[in-house]
Amino acid sequence: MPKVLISDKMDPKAAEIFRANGVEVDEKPGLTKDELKAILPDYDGLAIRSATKVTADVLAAAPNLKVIGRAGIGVDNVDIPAATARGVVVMNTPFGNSITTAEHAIALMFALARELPQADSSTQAGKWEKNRFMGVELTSKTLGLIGCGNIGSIVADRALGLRMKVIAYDPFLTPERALELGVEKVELDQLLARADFITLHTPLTDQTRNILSAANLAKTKKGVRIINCARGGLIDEAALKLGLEAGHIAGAALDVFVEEPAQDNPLFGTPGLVATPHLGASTTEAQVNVAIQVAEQMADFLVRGGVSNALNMPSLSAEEAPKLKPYMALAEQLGSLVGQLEGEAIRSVSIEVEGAAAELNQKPITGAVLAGLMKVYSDTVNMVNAPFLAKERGLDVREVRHAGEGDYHTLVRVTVETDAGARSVAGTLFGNAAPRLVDMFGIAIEAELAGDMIYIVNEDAPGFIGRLGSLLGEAAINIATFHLGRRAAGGEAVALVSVDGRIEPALARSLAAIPGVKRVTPLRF
Ligand SMILES: NC(=O)C1=CN([C@@H]2O[C@H](COP(=O)(O)OP(=O)(O)OC[C@H]3O[C@@H](n4cnc5c(N)ncnc54)[C@H](O)[C@@H]3O)[C@@H](O)[C@H]2O)C=CC1
Ligand SMILES: O=C(O)C(=O)COP(=O)(O)O
Repeated sequence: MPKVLISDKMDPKAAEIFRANGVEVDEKPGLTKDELKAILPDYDGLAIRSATKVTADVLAAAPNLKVIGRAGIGVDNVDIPAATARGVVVMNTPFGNSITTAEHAIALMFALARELPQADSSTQAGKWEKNRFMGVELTSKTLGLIGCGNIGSIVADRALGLRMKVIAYDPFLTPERALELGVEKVELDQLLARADFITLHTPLTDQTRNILSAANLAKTKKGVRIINCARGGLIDEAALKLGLEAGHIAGAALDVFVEEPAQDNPLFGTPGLVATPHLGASTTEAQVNVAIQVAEQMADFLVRGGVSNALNMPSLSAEEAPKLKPYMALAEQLGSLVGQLEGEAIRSVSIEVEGAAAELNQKPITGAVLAGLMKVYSDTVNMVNAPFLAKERGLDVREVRHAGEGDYHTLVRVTVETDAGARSVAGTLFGNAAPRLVDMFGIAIEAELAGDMIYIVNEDAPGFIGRLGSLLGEAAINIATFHLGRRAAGGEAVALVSVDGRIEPALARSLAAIPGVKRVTPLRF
C-alpha cells in the first residue's frame, strides 16, 4: 500500500481522501528538516504547502519518494530540477486558492487606502484619532498588475468592479486576453510611472526575483502603494523600507517575505507597512479545495498512474493510464532491449506508434522507451527524469505516429541510430495486454522479453542449437523458451533464449566460441 506524509498543516479532507483511495497517510506538520529527512525513506508521496522546504538534500534522503504534491500554487519551496533528476513527479493545484488569494490582495489594497490596521489599533487603544487617518479613494485610481495570470486576472476583474483603471505588465499576456479582461497591457517602466497601486502576481523565478528593485522602486509615482501577495523576493525589502521611510512610497502591504516565517523582519515597524503572515490562501474554502485536489491527484498517481498538474511531466488522465499501462511495459522493454544491445553508441532514437497505439497519448510511451533505454546508464532513471536525462546526453528523440494499421493491430517501433547505422525493434500487444517483440533488426521473431535472456547472432547452420544446449546444461542453466528468427535459410539468424539463471561472462565467452556465432549478449528485463 503506498504511503504518504503530509508535512504541512492541511485540511483533514486530504487524509480522508488518501485513506479512501487505499493510501496510508501520516500527518506530521512542523517537523524540522532533520526530522523530515529521518522519516522520509518510508514514504512514496509527500504532501506539502509552503512551509516544507524540499531541497536537494531532503530529496536525497527520500529514496522511495515518487511524488510531491503541493496543496497550493507556488512551488518555489521545491527544488524541481533535483526532484526531476531523482524521478520524482512534482504536482500543484493551480486554481484551488486563486480566488481567495486575489481577495486577499483586494483586502490589502483597502487596508492601505484607509490605513485600516493602524486605525484599528489606535481606536482600540482608546485614542480616537479621527484626524490622523485620511485615506484615498480607489475609484478612478490606476492599479498596476505585475503578473496577470490566474490570480492577477481575478484581481483585475474585482478592481474593475471598483471602477479602477487596470494596467498590467506581463510578457506572456496576449493583446486578445488583455482586451477580454479589460486591462491595458503596458511595459514595466510605464506601469511603474503610472500606477497609484501596484500589486504583484508572478511566481518567484530568476526573472522575477527583485522585480521591484531599488532602481525600479525609484521609478514609481510618489505616493504609490504596493501590495505583495505573491512571493517575498519579488521586492527588495531594504529598498522598500527606505522608500517608505522617505515618504516616496505611501504604503506597502505584504503577505509574503524573503524569509518565512518572518519574525524579526527589518521592515516591521516601518510607517505605512501592513503585514500578514502568508495568509493569501488561508480561507476555509481554498484550503478544502487544495486539500481535496492534491490528495486526489497524488492518490491517482500512486494507485492508478494518472498524472495531472505535474510541473515536470506531461499529464496522463486516470482514464488513459490503464489503457497505456501495457504499452508502457512494451515500450520500456523495447527501450531496454536496444539500450542493452547498443548502449553508449546510441545517438538518436525514434519512437513510432502505429494502429491502436497511434490513438493514445504518445508522451508516456516515449518516456517509457527512454527510461528503458537509459537503464544501462542510470539506476534511478524512470519516466519522469528520462526525457531530461536524454536531453542532457544530447540524445536526439523523435516521435512518429502512423494512423493506419500495418501487419499488427497495434505496434510500437523503436529505431536507434549509432555510427554503425540505424537498427530497429518493434513489438505489439497480444490480447491488448501482453507485450511481445515481433521484429528484431528486420528479422521477424516472436518473443516475450522477461527475466534473464541471451541474444545470439549466428550463421544459420545445423548443430548450433545442440552445442548451445549442452553448454548451458553444463552450467546448470535451464532454457525456459527459445525464439529463433532468420533473414533467409543459411543466412544470419538471431536467437533470443530465456534462461532460468544469470549468464556469467565466462559462460557468455564459451557461447561466443561456438563455431558460426557472431555475437552473444546476456540481457536482463
Ligand atoms: N500569498 C499566498 O498565499 C499565495 C501566493 N501565490 C503566489 O502567486 C503566484 C501567482 O499565482 P497564479 O496567478 O496562480 O500564477 P499564474 O501562473 O497563473 O500567473 C503568473 C503570471 O506571471 C506572469 N509572469 C511570469 N514571469 C513574469 C515576469 N518576468 N514579469 C511579469 N509577469 C510574469 C506569467 O506570464 C503569468 O501570467 C504564485 O506563483 C504564487 O507564488 C499563490 C497562491 C497563494
Ligand atoms: O499557493 C501558494 O502559492 C501559496 O503561497 C499558499 O501558501 P500556503 O499553502 O498557505 O502555505
